[in-house]
Amino acid sequence: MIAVENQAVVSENAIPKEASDEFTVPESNAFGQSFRDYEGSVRLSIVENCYRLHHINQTYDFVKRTREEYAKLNKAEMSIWEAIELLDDFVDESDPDLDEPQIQHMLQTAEAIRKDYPNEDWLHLTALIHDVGKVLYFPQFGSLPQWAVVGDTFIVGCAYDKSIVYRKYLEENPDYNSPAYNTKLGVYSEGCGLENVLLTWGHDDYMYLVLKASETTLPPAALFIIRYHSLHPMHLEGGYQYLMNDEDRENLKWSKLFCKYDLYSKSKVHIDVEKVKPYYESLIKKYFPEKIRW
Ligand SMILES: O[C@H]1[C@H](O)[C@@H](O)[C@H](O)[C@@H](O)[C@H]1O
Ligand SMILES: [Fe+2]
Ligand SMILES: [Fe+2]
Repeated sequence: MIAVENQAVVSENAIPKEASDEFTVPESNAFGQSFRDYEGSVRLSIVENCYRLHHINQTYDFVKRTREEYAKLNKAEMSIWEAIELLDDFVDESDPDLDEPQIQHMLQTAEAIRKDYPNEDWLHLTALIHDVGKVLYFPQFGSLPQWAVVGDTFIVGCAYDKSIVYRKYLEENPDYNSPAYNTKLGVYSEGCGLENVLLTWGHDDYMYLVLKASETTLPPAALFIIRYHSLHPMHLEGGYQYLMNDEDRENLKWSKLFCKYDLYSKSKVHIDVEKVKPYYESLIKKYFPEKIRW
């Protein structure tokens, strides 16, 4: 067991096998289409435009500067639930599978994982908060454009993974032709650990920074899930192995497990927020101080 003082205890090797009614991936998404079909989605033009801007603008330099700015955590002081409620008003332009407010997506993910892993309450809370970083879009948090908030992530500062969606638009990113950034290892060294790489800037890494400074008692696996949950070249295609260390390989089991619920629980059927709120508020109370810095 990994036991850090005051920290939730997570079984070391074992992903708990308590799932009695294990979530099966539905055949089609909220629009009756295949999941993650970036060529055929009914949302194609919105999604493609979002990724075009994302890929052109997410340079190593942009990521570094923006991350440094947000690491100051001087935008707001509020509770987790207050931030979640803001997302009642946010639809993600990068998502080919859903056009519902993000509060619904977060609750759908949390309820699906809770059903299969009823005793891992830290996993329920991780699912609930995994996309809260999308508050970056709101004025109080700097009004970032959607291309700097949402979308699958990839690692910057080294060669672009071959499985990145809409990869052709990366040819217009200035880093594409930079010899410092376009080799296999780029600015990194073999096995340096994912903690030491820069990802495209967005809701994942922002929430990770917020969590790290928050004095949360969530386990390290929760922080790993949050930071890498959109790194699908790693989850779905086995990419970036050469940058991982042993700890990353351990944690990857958790983020792969999480990924299934995140990607495939999307539905038009809404969850009654008021009904589930008391449960999630009790988890927030257990794992977080009342107000945290954003
Ligand atoms: O469109 C989605 C969305 O922006 C998610 O929040 C992100 O985690 C996914 O990876 C991405 O595919
Ligand atoms: Fe996300
Ligand atoms: Fe999500």
